[in-house]
Amino acid sequence: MMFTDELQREAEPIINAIYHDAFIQGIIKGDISKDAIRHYLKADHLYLNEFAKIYSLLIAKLDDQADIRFLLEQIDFVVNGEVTAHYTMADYVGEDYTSIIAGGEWYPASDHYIKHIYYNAFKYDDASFTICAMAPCPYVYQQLALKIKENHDLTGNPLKDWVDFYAVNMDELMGHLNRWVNRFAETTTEQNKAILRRNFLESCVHERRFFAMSYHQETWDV
Ligand SMILES: Cc1ncc(CO)c(N)n1
Repeated sequence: MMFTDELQREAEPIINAIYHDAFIQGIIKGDISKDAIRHYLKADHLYLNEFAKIYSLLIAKLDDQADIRFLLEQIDFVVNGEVTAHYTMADYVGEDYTSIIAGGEWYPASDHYIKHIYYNAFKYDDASFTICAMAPCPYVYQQLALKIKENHDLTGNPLKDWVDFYAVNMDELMGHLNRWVNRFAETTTEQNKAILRRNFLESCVHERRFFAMSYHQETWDV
């Protein structure tokens, strides 16, 4: 079993929990509160901006041209592609996307998640540590989307396109990230592998908290 297969198996209970939490259940029912979606979009717009910037930090750690090209494509996807999923949610809210995201902040859970990834990018020379903290971003969404589609016919659901976006767009990205991490895991120490594992699982928990934060519209009490 490859190292990333182990990580993904260990992440399964967390993903199941996210699936049963109120945010995803609200997506499935198609009746999630517009305030929850607004808060999610405000937070996620900023989160994805940071995600793109962190990819750019990783480019500086790489020599292989194919790896660099891959990260450049990912930056383009995060900045220009993923906004499509956000537009589906803005349509659901019934307001202009730019007005919805205005005034957003790094709310508590997204703040913690973003800083978890930055910490790894600055602390470790090898990009794999950061990649392990970032991989749950596409992985958790892909798994949730596939699970939703397996269990539910979303015909007529106003958020169907959001689910479909993540059900189809993540395969190539996950393949690349997995190969990358497995290559590093094969040659590194058990101690480093423990950090990689922890980074991946903590980010899965961050994904859960990000949805809960949006659902409850958590902000900083300052
Ligand atoms: C917080 C978060 N995690 C994952 C994704 C999927 O890319 C996203 N858009 N936002």
